[in-house]
Amino acid sequence: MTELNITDLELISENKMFGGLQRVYSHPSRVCNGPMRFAIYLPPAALNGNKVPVVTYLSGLTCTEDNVTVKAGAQRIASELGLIFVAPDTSPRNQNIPGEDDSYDFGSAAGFYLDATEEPWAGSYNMYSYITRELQDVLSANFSAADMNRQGITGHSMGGHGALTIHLKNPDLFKTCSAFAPICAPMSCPWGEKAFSGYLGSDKALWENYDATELVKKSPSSATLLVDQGSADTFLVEQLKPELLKKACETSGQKLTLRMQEGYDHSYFFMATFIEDHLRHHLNGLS
Ligand SMILES: N[C@@H](CCC(=O)N[C@@H](CS)C(=O)NCC(=O)O)C(=O)O
Repeated sequence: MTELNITDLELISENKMFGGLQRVYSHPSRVCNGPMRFAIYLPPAALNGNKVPVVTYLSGLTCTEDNVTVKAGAQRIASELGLIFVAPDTSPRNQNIPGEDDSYDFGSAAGFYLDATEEPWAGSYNMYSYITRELQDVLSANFSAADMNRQGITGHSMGGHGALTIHLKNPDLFKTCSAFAPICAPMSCPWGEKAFSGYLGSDKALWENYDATELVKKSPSSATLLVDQGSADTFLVEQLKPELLKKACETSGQKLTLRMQEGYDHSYFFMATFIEDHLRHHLNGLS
């Protein structure tokens, strides 16, 4: 039997864009039990022999690596600033788990950036380990231009929750953090309650380990978190709850720039509007 090599990449697509290259790859994943895809934009600086910072963008419910790649317009800014922009898929796929494709907010495309402890999810729904370990190995083995000591993390909605929690638990790996309309307190909203009880079971101590508001209270980072939230986002009140994150940051001394953006909704028109600010925030923190 041939050994599974997680760093073996298959190129799915390549397109020149703003002088750089937009690529999509697939590779075998051990922690997600099957092939995983990610998109990566290599700016001109990365193609000219320089080492450049890396920003990873975690997408939200229903997304693949494709949504942000085609809708947010990140590449124009990443090209100008000299940033590698990585966009992984949002969950394992095709695990043959009963019900995995039945709802938009659990299972496929809803991995919630945690390591599941409950069966039948535990063998594959390990997006936390995927982002913090396997994808790291894949990037450092294949992209010599990626400066793995200068990495930031951002994301949207479920991916904003992923970015905040992964940064707070790994501040030396992902030194900068921002989020668009993040699920700020998943223990206290329907999306989070459904995902955490399904993937983690009933032990709320385990849940706290993946809740940005709880993590900020216990272990604030020295970075300034940049969070943008649209005031016309239909998920704001029931699911996102930035006021809980804000209060926890005030209590613990976590630096937070929370910007309520008047009239913006939950869609990629919102990310496209503010992605430049976020990428500049990361570059500033990583320079
Ligand atoms: N389908 C869900 C909402 C899903 C949703 O808004 N997904 C966001 C992330 S949480 C997204 O980015 N969708 C993909 C897109 O807009 O390209 C609903 O209608 O309630």
